[in-house]
Amino acid sequence: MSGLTISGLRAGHGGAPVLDGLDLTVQDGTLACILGPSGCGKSTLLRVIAGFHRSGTGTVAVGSRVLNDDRTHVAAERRHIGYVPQDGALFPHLSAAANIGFGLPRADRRERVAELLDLVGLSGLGDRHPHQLSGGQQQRVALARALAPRPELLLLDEPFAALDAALRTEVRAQVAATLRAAGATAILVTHDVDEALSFADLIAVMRDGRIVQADSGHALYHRPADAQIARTLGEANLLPAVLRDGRADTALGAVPLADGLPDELADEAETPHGSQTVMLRPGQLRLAAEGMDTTPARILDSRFRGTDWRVELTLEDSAVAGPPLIAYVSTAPPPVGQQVHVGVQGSAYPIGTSADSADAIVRPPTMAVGNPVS
Ligand SMILES: Nc1ncnc2c1ncn2[C@@H]1O[C@H](COP(=O)(O)OP(=O)(O)OP(=O)(O)O)[C@@H](O)[C@H]1O
Repeated sequence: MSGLTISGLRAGHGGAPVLDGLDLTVQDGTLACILGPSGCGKSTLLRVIAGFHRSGTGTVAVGSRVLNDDRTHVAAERRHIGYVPQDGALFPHLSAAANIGFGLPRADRRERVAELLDLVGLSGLGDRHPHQLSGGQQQRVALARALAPRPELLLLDEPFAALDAALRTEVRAQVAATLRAAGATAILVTHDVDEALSFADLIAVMRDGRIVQADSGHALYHRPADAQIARTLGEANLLPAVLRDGRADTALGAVPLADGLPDELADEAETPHGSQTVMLRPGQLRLAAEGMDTTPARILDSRFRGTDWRVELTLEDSAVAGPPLIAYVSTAPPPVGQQVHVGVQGSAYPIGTSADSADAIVRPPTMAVGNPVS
């Protein structure tokens, strides 16, 4: 398999632009995921890569082979790219083995089909027709069929969407394991964050026809480039802060800044700088005994979620306005309405100016922004 390089890609439907100067690099052997809301252009991107849809401008290359640029458009059937659509699209009148072997050279067909049935965990079921297989088994046949001609790159367009929740988790894990065993370079399209986090080494977040951040799930979760990406990956407390001397002064007190900030933010950490927004994930807030590093708050709501409680809090300081803070805590919180003290664990990550995140907790201008609350 080979890596994928896309630069400056523009494409649309009729006159309407969908991809707007999109850049993306996926290294050889990487399981990548395109994560974005419905209608943002994920399928259009896959279809351009596969060669089913013509791009306006830009370059698509797999390894050193250019598939699209100003002068080139390699036909879909000559791209050596596998494509697994949402519904699997198996031939209903052919057995699983015949589906997998379809189009393979006769000489090594039998051997290759047996190898792939084994790879996707369906040895012994090759004679069954699609209607005799479960939804998850059908998806694995579709995956085997796409892998059979040894494509350089595999594209998966929401292939688990039709499966129920439990089966989706199981099939997704099996497919990821299969792709890793095959050393595949693959791109999965989804709007499901859990799916992206559990499947991919690289998650590319798509918005307005571009990739706005591409990184590991861990990096995206803890170091999102902006407030929207922060919320895409999960709930986030976004607080105005003054950054100085390696800390963020917030309504919850002084919180150490995360290591490895981008240069522009690292510089600001050395000098007082207003109007920044920092992110604290709900798991970083704890309900503590009153103390030096805690802030009084009141419980607005709490829900047991199986492994933890999700607690909504409002700060007791009436000069601090904004949406509730959210904490995930592992022990039963006090009842709604009771005063508690909130402490912060770990570090704060700056994600831009307050203007980027309108619903952050806002300190009215009369308050001294930046004084640690303790
Ligand atoms: N054949 C088409 N003709 C015209 N417009 C189209 C066509 N296919 C898609 N579009 C439009 O292009 C935009 C991007 O669609 P696309 O299917 O790529 O999005 P998506 O992110 O894959 O969505 P979803 O997650 O719902 O599948 C949408 O506004 C859609 O309405």
